Amino acid sequence: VKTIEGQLNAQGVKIAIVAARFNDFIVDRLISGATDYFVRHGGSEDNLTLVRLPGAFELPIAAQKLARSGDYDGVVVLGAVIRGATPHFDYVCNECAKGVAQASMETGVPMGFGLLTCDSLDQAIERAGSKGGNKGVEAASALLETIRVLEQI
Ligand SMILES: O=c1[nH]c(NC[C@H](O)[C@H](O)[C@H](O)CO)c([N+](=O)[O-])c(=O)[nH]1
Repeated sequence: VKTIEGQLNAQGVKIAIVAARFNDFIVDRLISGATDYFVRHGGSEDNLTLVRLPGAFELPIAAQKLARSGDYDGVVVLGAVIRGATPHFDYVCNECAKGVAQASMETGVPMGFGLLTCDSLDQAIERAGSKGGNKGVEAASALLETIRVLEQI
């Protein structure tokens, strides 16, 4: 059986991070997590581009344009949507998820989906670097592994 798996080695990998400013108190922790993960797995800060957008709804269009540029091996998408704070929670989350998936498929560029969709600020805090882990780290790790798998196919 031939098995294709990705090594978590970021050397030479060029990624962009698109991150929402909305709930920046949370998103900032996701950015730190993703950046720290990338660098500690051999990535260079020179190969890391950070793009800030107003909110989750704007993330897909930026991810698409970065992917289309051909300058990046992958894109990490970071944001935090908190249900209690917004009446249109489902639309923002669904459109962001659909948009990122579409941008990734259309361009063939892998994207790590690090959008927190929480019912409360407490839940978001738990998943932004406390007892629930860090969604930014998870998204960066998933992206790196996928980049390494795709290059072998
Ligand atoms: O990233 C977020 N954007 C949110 N809304 C803004 C949206 O993403 C767009 O920026 C806005 O609709 C303008 O296009 C949020 N809420 O509405 O609560 C949220 O929790 N998180």
